[in-house]
Formats: sequence, C-alpha cells, structure tokens
Amino acid sequence: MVANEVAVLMGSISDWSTMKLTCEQLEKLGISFEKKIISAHRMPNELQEFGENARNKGIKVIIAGAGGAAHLPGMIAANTTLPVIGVPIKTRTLNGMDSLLSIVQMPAGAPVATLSIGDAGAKNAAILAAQMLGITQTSVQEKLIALKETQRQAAIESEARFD
Ligand SMILES: Nc1c(C(=O)O)ncn1[C@@H]1O[C@H](COP(=O)(O)O)[C@@H](O)[C@H]1O
Repeated sequence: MVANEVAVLMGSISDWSTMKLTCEQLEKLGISFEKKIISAHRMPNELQEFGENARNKGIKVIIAGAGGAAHLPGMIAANTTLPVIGVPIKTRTLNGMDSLLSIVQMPAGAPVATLSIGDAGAKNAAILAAQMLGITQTSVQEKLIALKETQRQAAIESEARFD
C-alpha cells in the first residue's frame, strides 16, 4: 500500500468546514493525505501515538487545525520531527485570535509553521505542504506552477468586472 504523504489533523469535527478546504486543495494538487480527529485535550494518548508513528507510516508533512486553546499543533510538534503546519480555526468568541496566539507562540525548539486564521490559512496549509514536497517531487512542482498560472489569469481577468 502506498503511504499518504500528508496528515490533516483537526481538534474536533466542528473544524471540518474549515479543514475541508485544506483537503480539497491537496486533492487538486494530487497529494495523497489522511484526515483525522485528534485532540491534545481529549485524546492525549492517541495524539502521542500518532506523533511518534507518523514518520514510520510514510507521512512527510503534518497539517493541524485547532480552535480556541489550540494546543494540538504544538503538541504534535512535540512528538515528531516532521514539519508541522498549524491552522488557527476562527472562533465565535474571539474571532480566532485565541487560536492564532495559542499556535504561533511556540517555545524555541518545537516550531509550528503557523498560517493565517480561517479559510485562507486552511487553503495555504495545503499549498505550503505541497511546496515542501515539491522540493524533491517534480510532479508536485508542476502542479504548483499550474496553480500560480491559474491564479494569475483569474486576477488579470477580474479587471473585466470593474463597473
Ligand atoms: N483546540 C482544540 C483541541 C486541542 O488543541 O487539543 N482539541 C479540541 N480543540 C478545539 O476545540 C474547539 C471546539 O471543539 P468542539 O466543537 O468539539 O467543542 C475546536 O475548534 C477544536 O479544534
């Protein structure tokens, strides 16, 4: 069986509407991934086990989305040497500032590549993971070049929408 290259983790099923955008973008880039609910707070044993085994399963990059007291990305980073990308989920109470600050302020020695709050961060997480994989995989690099070209065309064509 061919291993999935990316793991998309989220603290709760309530994060899915955001993290779905990560998965959709990974699909468009042709990157194999697995998605899982893992919570540092609610599933500490499973979190540790996942972090410790991820590299042996063939995973190369971990994306972790969490909201509020968002300890999941940092705790995964504590348990693996794989790169971890953090997605702060937008919250109703504090608009995701709680998530952002919980993820971004890691102590030296356990980095989490923290993206922006919400949907853009979720989409960018997939693109950033692809860029990491694209360092050595020409096929991924080609998909990224095509994505940039699509975005460029869309921006140029958007001028036609001026009133
Ligand atoms: N931040 C964390 C962690 C964690 O970091 O371990 N586990 C769940 N959560 C977050 O709690 C929020 C509310 O979750 P529920 O809707 O399940 O109560 C979610 O955004 C989730 O990511």
